[in-house]
Amino acid sequence: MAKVLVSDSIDPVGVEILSQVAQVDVKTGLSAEEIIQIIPEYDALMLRSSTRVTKEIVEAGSKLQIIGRAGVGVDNIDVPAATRQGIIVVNSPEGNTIAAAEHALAMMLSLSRHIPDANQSVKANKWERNRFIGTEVYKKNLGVVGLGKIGSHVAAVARSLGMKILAYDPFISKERADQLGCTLVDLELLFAESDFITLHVPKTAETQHLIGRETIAKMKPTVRIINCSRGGIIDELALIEALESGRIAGAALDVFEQEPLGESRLRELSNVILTPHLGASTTEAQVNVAIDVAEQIRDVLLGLPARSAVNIPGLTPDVMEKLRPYLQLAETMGNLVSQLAGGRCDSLNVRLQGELATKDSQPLVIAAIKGLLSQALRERVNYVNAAIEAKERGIRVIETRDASTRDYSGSIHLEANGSMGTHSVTGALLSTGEIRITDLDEFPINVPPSNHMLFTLHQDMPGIIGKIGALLGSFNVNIASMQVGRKIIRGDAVMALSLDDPLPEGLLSEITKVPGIRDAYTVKL
Ligand SMILES: NC(=O)c1ccc[n+]([C@@H]2O[C@H](COP(=O)([O-])OP(=O)(O)OC[C@H]3O[C@@H](n4cnc5c(N)ncnc54)[C@H](O)[C@@H]3O)[C@@H](O)[C@H]2O)c1
Ligand SMILES: O=C(O)CC[C@@H](O)C(=O)O
Repeated sequence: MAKVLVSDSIDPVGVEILSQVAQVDVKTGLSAEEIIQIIPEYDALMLRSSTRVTKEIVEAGSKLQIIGRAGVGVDNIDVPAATRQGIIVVNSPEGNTIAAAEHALAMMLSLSRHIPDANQSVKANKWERNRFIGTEVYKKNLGVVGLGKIGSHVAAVARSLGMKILAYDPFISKERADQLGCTLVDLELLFAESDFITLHVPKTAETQHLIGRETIAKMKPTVRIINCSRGGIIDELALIEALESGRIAGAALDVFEQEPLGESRLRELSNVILTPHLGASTTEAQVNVAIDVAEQIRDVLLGLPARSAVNIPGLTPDVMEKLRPYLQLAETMGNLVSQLAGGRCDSLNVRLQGELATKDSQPLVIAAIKGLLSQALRERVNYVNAAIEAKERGIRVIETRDASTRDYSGSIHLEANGSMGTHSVTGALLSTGEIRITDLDEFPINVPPSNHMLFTLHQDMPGIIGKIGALLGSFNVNIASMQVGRKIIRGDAVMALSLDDPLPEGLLSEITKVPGIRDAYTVKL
């Protein structure tokens, strides 16, 4: 039975789902060293934001197939290391959107009305009505940095509070911003005009210290900043200085450069509200993300695709549904052409034809590469690492698309150059979904792939088929089907044979000695 390690606390519903297919060990609070010790025995790892999945942990996870992040941000996982190891990384892109957006809004309102301090004051038996004069958010400018899932929900609710939304997001169109009732502006204007600024961007090289000394200098002295996205997007030292000097009015932070927050002057400031990374901490969100991620882990352990993999290019559920029958075709053709070309390929041309000549069909290129590398890497190559492995092996992959159709509505043509020269194959699907090899080295054929295959390039002349049949018979090899393809009578031709048995040693060289045979190849599919 598969084994799953759950290294942060997740909703029990997630454990229930995983238990349908695996032994589940919930072990929270482990150090990196402790995880490295035990991870080799696990097929899957599920976590939230407390576990840091380092390169060392990934590399120690020799059986790991999938790492599931019960939440959005995967910045606590070394995704490139996982990709290299062929480990799928999945997340829950939407499970905690509402929770995080509501937390940001709660932070904004708490800041504007001094709720945390007022609460403490009353609990300390005081009645300080004059000390806690607030500001209204009505008719104020809210600067939303990052108009994705969370940012858009914050914007929608804030609009209903009567706020004007200034949004900055270089990847969002003006039409989308208009739809959301937001004014798309540049960062300079957002910083200069906003009364509240809320951050909803991922942590990237571009967003690291997006708010720092220089940018704070451009803001209103009355501005209040809210960060419920990621620590490090605000330069904490610069923020502390601005809050201490009164350069800005306040800040509310749910995320920090170091988590848990260590020694910090932030704790001493009265114009700051701090929460311990609670954005996703609602009952509803925790159920959502646990179900979302546990289901994906369960599916992958059952050999099914994951719906929110962050490191498998283009394999969204819709695309997957459409391409599913062709993925096996592309992989089989890749495997076939690599064996014909003799392995050690330095180039692979992938031509997607007919209805496959669309942008969405990119996963078929990955499937073809996976097939091409499968002889060399066996189960080590998968949809996650195929492209990287090809690049590292110096295989040049060229994709072309040709929308014209011939006999089949969609077909895949591959040409590879390897130690045995350049060879090409074309494959298509029958309406029943069965695979057909329809072309070999530009010769038309029509054969199903089978476990043991023999291909010859020979001169089209009387008796040659009989000689090959007799030779195979003398070695007790049974022929399941046979086809010859040629372009002109008595010119060059190819023969494709499906065999019930593998070719015994020495037989291939006997075949190549038959007069008229120019070349012969055995293939195992
Ligand atoms: N505090 C929490 O507990 C909590 C919970 C959930 C999500 N988060 C974090 O909130 C953030 C937003 O999550 P989401 O689900 O809305 O993500 P999302 O991907 O839907 O939206 C992010 C948006 O940021 C934009 N963006 C990227 N780079 C940008 C840049 N340099 N400048 C401006 N915009 C940029 C993107 O175009 C996108 O629209 C993430 O960092 C996520 O990890 C935190
Ligand atoms: O697991 C959590 O509580 C935090 C999740 C949040 O930061 C996320 O990125 O989804």
